[in-house]
Amino acid sequence: MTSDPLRLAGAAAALLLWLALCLAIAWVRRRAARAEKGEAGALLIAHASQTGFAAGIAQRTAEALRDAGVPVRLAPLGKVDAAMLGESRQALFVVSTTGEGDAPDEASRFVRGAMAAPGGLAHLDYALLALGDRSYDHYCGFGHALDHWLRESGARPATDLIEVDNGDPAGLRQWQERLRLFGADADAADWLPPRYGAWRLAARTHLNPGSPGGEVHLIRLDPPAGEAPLWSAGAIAEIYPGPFAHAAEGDHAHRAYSIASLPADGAVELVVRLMHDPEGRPGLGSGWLCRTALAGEPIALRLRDNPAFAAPDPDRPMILIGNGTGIAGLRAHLKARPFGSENWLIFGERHAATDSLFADELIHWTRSGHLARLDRAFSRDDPARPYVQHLIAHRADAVRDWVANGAAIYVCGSLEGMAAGVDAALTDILGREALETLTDETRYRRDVY
Ligand SMILES: Cc1cc2nc3c(=O)[nH]c(=O)nc-3n(C[C@H](O)[C@H](O)[C@H](O)COP(=O)(O)O)c2cc1C
Repeated sequence: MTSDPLRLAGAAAALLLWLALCLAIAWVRRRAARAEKGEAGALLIAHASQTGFAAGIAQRTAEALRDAGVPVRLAPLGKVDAAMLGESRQALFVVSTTGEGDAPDEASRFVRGAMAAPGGLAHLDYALLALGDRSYDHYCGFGHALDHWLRESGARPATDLIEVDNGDPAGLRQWQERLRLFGADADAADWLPPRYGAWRLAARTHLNPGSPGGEVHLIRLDPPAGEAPLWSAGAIAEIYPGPFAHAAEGDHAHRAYSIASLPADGAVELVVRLMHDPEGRPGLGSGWLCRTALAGEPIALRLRDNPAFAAPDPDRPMILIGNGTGIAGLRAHLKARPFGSENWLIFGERHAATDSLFADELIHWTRSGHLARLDRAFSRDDPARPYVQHLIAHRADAVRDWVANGAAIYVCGSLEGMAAGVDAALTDILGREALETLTDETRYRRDVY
């Protein structure tokens, strides 16, 4: 112990300063936490995402603002209601468009509720990021519809709506800059898309030889050397369709595929149908994976979570519905379902003889009880042209029973024909309101394309 009064005073001052600092930090944290609970008007960040991209950008937006000390509240648009909008002074909307100019499923409650009539939002300043793809007729259709409603409701745009075409980095940079209007740091680094890893084409298996339909291949990709990447059922692989060395420049051109395997399989497996353009040339993405890439070739791949197609509660029964390459996302879910879970697969293709994708696995799962029910519709084997929606209609009572027992319904495959037909069949069986409730409870989820 020192008896020097000067040193004692110095130590006391340092202690006081430290205490003051602790108190200040605690106060700032408490204020931010209180604001995030909505008590003191946190900045609202709402996302509407079908395949996970908008959700990811909303997450990054939230981090950029939190890093600058701005209290934020992040929520899917479907969880936003009039009260939440009423107590927010500022809001950011990150929304994609799906279907033909439609809102993502996770926004449907908001579209039916809040957006049914103009709201009183004169107190609200907002900015809106609309994600879309110019190759669709209704480019950023839902983003524009939401923007229109916000203006009609009296909300004030702090900046013009920003459109992002197919993940274009220039549009994202613009959005990132505009976040300064809401308190984000001016000198934050540009958001870069996640880097591609150099995966390896380990195997390519033709799954439907002899089929009159397009070739379907199982593409097995081994992780980059020394890495053991993790992903969950429902996740998506983004692939640059060309030599790995070119991937960094060609970021814009990636293709997205539902992953058909789990990390425990040791590889990403994709189910890819070889597509052709009107001149008969192989499609860019599918041609690369099914034809051009050589065995052992490095493949530029990055993983993306898709919260909108994440696994249901393991205790819930699950009805999985899909057609064609849509089996990919359903297979990952079936692999992830725990022992003893209740699962029902309804799958459609053309011919039983050539298009029974993963037949061995499905039979094995049926024998072991992992699949409590397996129903397959082979449309070209039967003059009645049965599709999955017809199977659903024929088994209406069982569908009702499963749903009454808490089942979640997952749909993966083509939007045209299948997803719309399934939606109509489920509406017939369960009623529109019940299906809307299932959507709101995330018990009806879709990964369709
Ligand atoms: C089945 C499907 C339908 C789509 N329809 C549209 C559309 O009508 N208009 C549009 O601008 N973009 C459309 N897109 C593109 C998406 O909006 C775009 O890929 C967006 O980045 C997806 O964001 P998300 O992952 O958050 O849903 C569609 C994409 C898919 C897969």
